[in-house]
Amino acid sequence: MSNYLDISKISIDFPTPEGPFRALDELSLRIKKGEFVSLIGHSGCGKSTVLNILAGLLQATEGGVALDGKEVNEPGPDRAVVFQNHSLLPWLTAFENVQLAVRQVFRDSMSKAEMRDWIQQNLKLVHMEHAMHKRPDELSGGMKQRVGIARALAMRPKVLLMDEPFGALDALTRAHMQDSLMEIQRDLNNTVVMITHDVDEAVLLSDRIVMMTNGPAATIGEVLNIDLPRPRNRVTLAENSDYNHFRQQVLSFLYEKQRKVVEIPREPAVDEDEAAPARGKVAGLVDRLGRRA
Ligand SMILES: Nc1ncnc2c1ncn2[C@@H]1O[C@H](COP(=O)(O)OP(=O)(O)OP(=O)(O)O)[C@@H](O)[C@H]1O
Repeated sequence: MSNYLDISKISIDFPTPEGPFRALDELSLRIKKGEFVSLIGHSGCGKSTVLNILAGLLQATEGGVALDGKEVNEPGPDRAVVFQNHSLLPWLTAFENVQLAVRQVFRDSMSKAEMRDWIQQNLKLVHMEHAMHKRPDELSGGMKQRVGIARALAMRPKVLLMDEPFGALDALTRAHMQDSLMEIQRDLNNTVVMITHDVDEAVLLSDRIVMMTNGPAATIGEVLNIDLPRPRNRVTLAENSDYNHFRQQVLSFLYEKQRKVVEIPREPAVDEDEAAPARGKVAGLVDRLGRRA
């Protein structure tokens, strides 16, 4: 496997009224074709910024990105993005939503009949062929997200970029979607970069977990190779000592090495002594949640 997606020393400064804000600092990562990489890190560390640079929606201030030897400067169909909130057009059916993307990419290379077959094939891949003529408001959250994934896959992108794709789903639907994604990944061998806040999800799905330091000037803290055999089964993995070791390493990075102190906004009118217990309580809660995760 050769390097496919090359992220080379990217830094980004956002303009703010107080001057430039350096969100990312010299972040480098090489991803191989067919690799599944998760980005994990505390809220606000810069995960979406990295993904937006890969998508070509944002430009790095310094450094750059190359995909299959070609510099990434703007959005393109070789990089499909799946967001948390399945951005389907509400007035179009599931079929028509996928069709829109397919037309954009294959207008000149597929006949109408080929396009129809291709759309159906991709909806079938995410187990949505039975509901392909329904509109988004007739679909559940998980079904909408399946259509979003079918739409992205149907573009046959070189890289699938996923920004917390299952973050808005209930735990059971989320587990089904993770299993579907592993199945698709096994069949298609996509190159995937996925943002997640879920440690179990990251370990279950990834070949590598990239753990980011807290911002500002965030970068990569550690990279964990998840060399668990595939296909992976969540039930048997729960008892697997390697799985638990990987999980532990991510938790330790997030809640010990990069432990985030959550500040409580100060109310100037409140007496210092009155505010102190409340601040202590929330800080303790955040700490406990962190240790329990
Ligand atoms: N357009 C912008 N202008 C100024 N600052 C920005 C802009 N976009 C992002 N930032 C800042 O850059 C940092 C990284 O933001 P980003 O959204 O990438 O974080 P994240 O890790 O994806 O967060 P979350 O997990 O909460 O989605 C944050 O401090 C954010 O406030």
